[in-house]
Amino acid sequence: MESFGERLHRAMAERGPLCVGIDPHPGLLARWGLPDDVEGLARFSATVVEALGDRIAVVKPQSAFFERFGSRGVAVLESTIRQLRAAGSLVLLDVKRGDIGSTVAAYASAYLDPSSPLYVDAVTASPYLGVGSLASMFESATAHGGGVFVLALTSNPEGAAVQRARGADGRTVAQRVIDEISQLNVGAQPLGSFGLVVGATLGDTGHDLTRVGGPLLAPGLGAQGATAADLRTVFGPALPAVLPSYSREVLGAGPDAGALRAAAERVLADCRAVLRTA
Ligand SMILES: O=c1ccn([C@@H]2O[C@H](COP(=O)(O)O)[C@@H](O)[C@H]2O)c(=O)[nH]1
Repeated sequence: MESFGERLHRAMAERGPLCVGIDPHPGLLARWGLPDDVEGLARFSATVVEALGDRIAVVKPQSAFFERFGSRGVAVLESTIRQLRAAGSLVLLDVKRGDIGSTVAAYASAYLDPSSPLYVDAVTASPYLGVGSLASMFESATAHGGGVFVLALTSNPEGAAVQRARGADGRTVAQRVIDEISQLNVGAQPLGSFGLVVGATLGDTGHDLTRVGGPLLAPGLGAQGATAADLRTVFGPALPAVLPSYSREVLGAGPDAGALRAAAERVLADCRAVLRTA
């Protein structure tokens, strides 16, 4: 079976290094002339799938915006995931799950087991109950060709107080997460299946990302203020592994499918210009 890392590497080569988020904020629904209800959610999501599903390497639905409508919102999420997979995008569900190990096993079944209605190619996970508590997700991902992106250095300013705290060995919490995830990718070629989330907003983080061996998801571009050029400073020699991620910057161009495609092509060109110099 092809691993997630192999599939992602191919998708980025064929479609370009870009992840676009589906984040149906109430303000975006209004801007698109849609009601702030399940119908609006479904039409918003279907429009993004139609515009981008057959051309963007990775699409990242943000689970929170579906969950806020309860079970009917989750049904739209399930259908959106199916549509995206049929269109050929890899689906990264941004759900940031984490818990004690026995509960993480249930999250692994929910998102990384092909028999689940919420099965996706990869998920985001939170390591703050210990990276080891996520073991079931790593095992399930390995068994089924999936991926896990673990939060390391998040794009929001509040993250630093926790992520940059130092332990007895002098390493930051984030560097420990980075080192533990790097271990999971040892020997994986051309790219490991275990990624990290590192915000594009952070400037030079002072962290070593060169030995991760897996993808580096970079949110924070566009609406949060970071530019493609900032990726150079944040990632330095680790740039070739970066998967830039935009949500509102692209979605704001909707609801016209052609305008959404043009916005995605524009940010992809910006990112390519930076990544090709790596
Ligand atoms: O550190 C992180 C981790 C995740 N995110 C998520 O990415 C998108 C960003 O949306 P924009 O509209 O491009 O700002 C959103 O779903 C966040 O929950 C992040 O921003 N930072």
